Amino acid sequence: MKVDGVAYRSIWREGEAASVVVVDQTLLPHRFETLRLENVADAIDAIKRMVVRGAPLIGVTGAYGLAMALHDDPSDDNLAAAFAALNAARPTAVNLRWALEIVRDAVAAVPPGARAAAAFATADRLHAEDIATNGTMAAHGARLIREIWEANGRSRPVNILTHCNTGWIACVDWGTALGVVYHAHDSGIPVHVWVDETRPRNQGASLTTWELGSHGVPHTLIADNAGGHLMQHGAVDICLVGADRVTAHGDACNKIGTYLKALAARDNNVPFYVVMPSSTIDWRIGDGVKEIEIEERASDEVTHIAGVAGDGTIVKVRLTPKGTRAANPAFDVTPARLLTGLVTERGVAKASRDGMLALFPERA
Ligand SMILES: CSC[C@@H](O)[C@@H](O)C(=O)COP(=O)(O)O
Repeated sequence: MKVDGVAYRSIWREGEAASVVVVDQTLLPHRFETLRLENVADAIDAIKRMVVRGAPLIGVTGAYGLAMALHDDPSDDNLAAAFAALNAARPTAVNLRWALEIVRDAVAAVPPGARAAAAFATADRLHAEDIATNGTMAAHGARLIREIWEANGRSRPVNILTHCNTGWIACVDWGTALGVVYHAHDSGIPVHVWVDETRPRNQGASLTTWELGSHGVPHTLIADNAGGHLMQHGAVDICLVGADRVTAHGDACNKIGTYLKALAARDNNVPFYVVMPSSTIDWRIGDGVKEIEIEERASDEVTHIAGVAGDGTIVKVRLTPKGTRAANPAFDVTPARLLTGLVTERGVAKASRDGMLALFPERA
């Protein structure tokens, strides 16, 4: 996607370099800067500090991180150590493990001297596939938006509510739920997006507004607690969110607060879709509430808030009395029964084991 007229991806490799460049998301929307990740330690740090974030992007960054580790030391021991360290950087998005396993499997039988090249080639493939997958998924999801527009006699924009940031900077390009929005908007369907601020880190307020504004998509920022009220008053036609892990039964783990939106949507008969590539499906588990590890992040993400001061510097200020204890579970699980469907690169599935297997029969 474009930033000030220049086409960017959230992560890229320059030629055959043994490093990658990423957009530093900790500075957005106040400053657009890129950062070079030179080795596996840089990749781990970028994932942990959320310089890069969003399930698909974490996966691709992990893949390049493993390639950089093998560039420095291609031994079996280092492969295992780097895999474990990268995999532990953030525990909830399964795309990380998915991508690491693909790179590990691709190099396992390769002699040490050729491992780095094989790993980078595999990471490059995952990078390219992410872009293609998101484009296909967006087209499937945009059909849902078109149906609503047609059902309303094309009389008004389709109002979409979204949570967190699921756009091109959360993936390599396009995005998941926001990819659907871009596709609908670019194909001439009038849309308006209600953007949840997404406390505590405010990915909606900082990142989604920045993305939508840059692309010219009409949107309005709302406090996280406003969604239920808007749904009660008919101001939301559809909810579109992403996911960090979807179980084989269709439970969806996503940014904290997603579950409450799904409850409100159900109470108000608003369709609620999760948009995610198949790399986000964890086929090994069924019950998301019981089985998905929810990342607990630092409490100062809740007690403090970051913003830009009058002089342009990015500052972090405390909201609470000194010493206030805060809990910070970063994700929650929305049970499959609350989801209208799952939008994937193979089409729209019912959020159930049978529904998912109908699209992915090879998993039966
Ligand atoms: C890319 S869309 C799916 C999710 O990764 C997204 O909704 C989300 O929860 C991101 O969380 P984050 O903690 O910002 O990495």
